[in-house]
Amino acid sequence: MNLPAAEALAPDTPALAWRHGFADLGPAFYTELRPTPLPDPHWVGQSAEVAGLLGLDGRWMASDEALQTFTGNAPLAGSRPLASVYSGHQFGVWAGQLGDGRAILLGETAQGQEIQLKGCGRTPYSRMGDGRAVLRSSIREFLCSEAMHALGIPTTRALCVTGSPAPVRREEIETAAVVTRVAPSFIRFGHFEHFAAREQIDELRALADYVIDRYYPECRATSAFGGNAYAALLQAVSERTAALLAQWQAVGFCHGVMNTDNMSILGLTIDYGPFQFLDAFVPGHVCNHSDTQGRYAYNRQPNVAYWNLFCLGQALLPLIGEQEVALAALESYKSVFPAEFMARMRAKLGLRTAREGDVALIDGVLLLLAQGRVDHTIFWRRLSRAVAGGDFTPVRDLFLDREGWDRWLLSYSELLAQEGSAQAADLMQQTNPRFVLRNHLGEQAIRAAKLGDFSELQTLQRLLARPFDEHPGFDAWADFPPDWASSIEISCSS
Ligand SMILES: Nc1ncnc2c1ncn2[C@@H]1O[C@H](COP(=O)(O)OP(=O)(O)OP(=O)(O)O)[C@@H](O)[C@H]1O
Ligand SMILES: [Mg+2]
Repeated sequence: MNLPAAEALAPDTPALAWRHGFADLGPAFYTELRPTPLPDPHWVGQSAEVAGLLGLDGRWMASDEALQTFTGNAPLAGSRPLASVYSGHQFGVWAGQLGDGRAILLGETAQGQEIQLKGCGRTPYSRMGDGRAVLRSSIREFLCSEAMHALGIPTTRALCVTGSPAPVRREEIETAAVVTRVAPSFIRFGHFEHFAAREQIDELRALADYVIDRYYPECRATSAFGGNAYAALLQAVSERTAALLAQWQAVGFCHGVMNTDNMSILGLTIDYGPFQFLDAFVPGHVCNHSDTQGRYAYNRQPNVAYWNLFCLGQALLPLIGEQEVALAALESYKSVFPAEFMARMRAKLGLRTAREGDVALIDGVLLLLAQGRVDHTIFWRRLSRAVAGGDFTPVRDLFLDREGWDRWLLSYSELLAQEGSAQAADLMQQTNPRFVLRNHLGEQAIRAAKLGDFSELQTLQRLLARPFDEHPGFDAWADFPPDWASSIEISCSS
């Protein structure tokens, strides 16, 4: 039998069609450079869905060429790698110039998706850093990006993670990894702050015009703010950010490092570092071990986002002109965030109709959860099941203040009767996830992956891709965190 030549079996190198919108802004915005290779790469994880989004063939994604490409060891044909410059406020303090210190943008596909490698070596913006990311943090970023997408929360996506035995020094010696991220744009508030701080007004305007024309074209046509497109941009970003924060708060997501350089101009969740999904509902919870002041505590996130938008407003001021106009553009955050938050919380309760007593009802249940340090995800899921089946005992069991719970349930039951429990339960099952990426679940996948076993990572990936499904047989992944979970320390070290 004649076997085909090996070349005939080799999958084709993808002929991605590129456009280079960001690169076309010109060299003031970035430095062109190549990723620094890593030795002996291996696959850690891949998202078939993101590969499909990019039009990358599954066979090619299994090839050594793809492995080398997404480790930064081989160029992707037609790409134009670059690291962008930005600045920002970190922990409330102006940090000056930052930039992609370990991320390199390969370019933008014709469908409008930028592809970026994170952890692929030093750039002119690395400062004291080594340009690398460790396996641990890369797995967390990969899993969480895709988990957030499946939850319906705007986010950067992740195509894959590759690992290498190359040592990387953090608190201890770890190994290197590269995450391939995908998003329509990786532009941050900090990009605008950079050019504003340097009084490079032409570049500031070019950047704002680019963002408006590409991502917010409706801002050109607006009659609001006397037709001021830059004010309209600020308002649109404020509203998207408000909607994003409402989703974070409703699902119990703590970002951990809400610096202005980690705020996406598209209102996406970006930079999965010391993030955490709440276990117990502790409003003041601080997930980042390095955040000693608690600046980015869970319950402070909505205010921090507004503070960050204020920084963006200040950066856009030379384009907007009048300070009052910039302040007016920021105003809608104050109404959009509560409205979006209420809408999300109503959906968590299965209520489709807004009513006057909603705020008291929602505040009431959140207070009970906080007083009892009740597990956030389990509470909402048990409540969904109770509404579907009529037995509220498993929910009641979560509380110490049973009388308080009974009182609250009484007023909630009246609304349920009005809306119809079956209909409410349907909405709740699609709103309250059974599976979120809790710290200890990520940790288990990381520990196994460090030993070369990626099965736990794949299991998690599968569960988190459909977080609202029951997944019979996987109860342990939806259970309370084990005692050791509280000893996991997640810091900025990544
Ligand atoms: N190991 C590193 N080497 C070089 N630069 C780094 C390193 N870690 C962080 N930086 C840079 O420090 C700044 C702040 O880091 P931060 O942790 O917010 O971002 P990040 O996790 O590297 O990346 P991103 O925001 O792109 O997800 C950024 O400019 C980042 O590129
Ligand atoms: Mg960052």
